[in-house]
Amino acid sequence: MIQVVCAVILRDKKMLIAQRSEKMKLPLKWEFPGGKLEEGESEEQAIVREIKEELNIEILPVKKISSHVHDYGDFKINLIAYLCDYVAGEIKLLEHQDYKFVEFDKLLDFDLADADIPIIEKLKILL
Ligand SMILES: Nc1nc2c([nH]c(=O)n2[C@H]2C[C@H](O)[C@@H](COP(=O)(O)OP(=O)(O)OP(=O)(O)O)O2)c(=O)[nH]1
Repeated sequence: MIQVVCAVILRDKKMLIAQRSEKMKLPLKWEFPGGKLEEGESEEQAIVREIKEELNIEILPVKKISSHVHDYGDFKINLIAYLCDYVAGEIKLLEHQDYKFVEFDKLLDFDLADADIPIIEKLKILL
């Protein structure tokens, strides 16, 4: 099972979602950006590293939202989500093909990765 951390990055009450490129797994799906946890890293360290690598920005993890297993059939992930503040930097798309800041009520209008749906359920309670 792959351990994946992802960030729900808040700015002006909107949340950042990013669209996976055609070359990535789950092509063109929207997601909360992040990636695989590496050995020896804390979840917070991994999320800060991944967001710098993928979007060129600094974030601050504020609160763990959820952790749950999702089975895509050919692979299985444990998706760990953190609510994060946007700290600094200008967004550059280094891996994804697009991004948007979206109000909570609009998140489900996007074709999100299946594993991300439970995160939105949890967010509803937190926000
Ligand atoms: N980052 C991220 N991955 C997600 C989400 N939902 C979801 O199902 N996934 C899946 C897609 C990928 O199969 C896996 C994460 O892999 P990744 O490709 O983003 O991670 P990575 O950058 O560390 O991977 P790699 O290309 O270096 O191998 O988890 C999500 O919200 N964020």
